[in-house]
Amino acid sequence: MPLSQSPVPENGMTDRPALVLASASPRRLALLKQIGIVPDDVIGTDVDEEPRPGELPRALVQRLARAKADHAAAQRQDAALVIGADTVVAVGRRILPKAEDEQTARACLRLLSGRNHKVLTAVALRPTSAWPDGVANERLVETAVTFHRLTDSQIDALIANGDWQGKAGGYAIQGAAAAHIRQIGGSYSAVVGLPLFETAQLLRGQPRRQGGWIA
Ligand SMILES: Cc1cn([C@H]2C[C@H](O)[C@@H](COP(=O)(O)OP(=O)(O)OP(=O)(O)O)O2)c(=O)[nH]c1=O
Repeated sequence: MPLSQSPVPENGMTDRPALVLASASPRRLALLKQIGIVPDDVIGTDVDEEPRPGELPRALVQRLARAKADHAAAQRQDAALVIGADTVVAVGRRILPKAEDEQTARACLRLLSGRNHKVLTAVALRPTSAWPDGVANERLVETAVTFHRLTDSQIDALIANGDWQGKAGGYAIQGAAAAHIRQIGGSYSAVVGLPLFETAQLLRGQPRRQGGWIA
């Protein structure tokens, strides 16, 4: 057997729990792939993302990341580790919506123009009940983003290209909006939807079987 190959038990299964991404976001899947992680399964969740009355951005994003992970974990009977994440854009205590129409996206861009804002991304790991050794853990990553002042025609162009669709705060840093972002302080991957360093740290903190998910 080559040295690099892990021994496979007689039943042909490795004893590494399944890794499940609780997200319908193609970006989170692509981000995991960027660091060499391909989940065994992807489960989209239908969690109500509406903030509760008076709920602050940090509390909301953590609650939603946990809810997505818990929701997917409840659907698995096998030993698995579930990753849930959520991203929220906030100006002070104000939580911006996830843009689902042009009007909302335009209002977000007007508000963000010439200002600093925060992008909060929470990632929550939840083992299923069939994997009692797994560790439930989570991280919250805060990134400061500064837009320069946007002209009306710049806003029009950002609306026309459609990058805003389904994005927190109505923009995508990985899209044309990057031409208007003066500075970020924090984690670029967290703004796109999953903080890769912190996610890798959480995976490294799991009990290691068959070498774990990441070096
Ligand atoms: C600010 C910003 C957000 N986003 C994305 C990240 C998230 O996918 C999305 C915010 O919505 P989320 O509710 O966090 O995620 P989602 O609806 O895309 O997927 P799921 O709930 O199934 O996991 O906005 C970008 O892609 N680029 C950006 O610059």
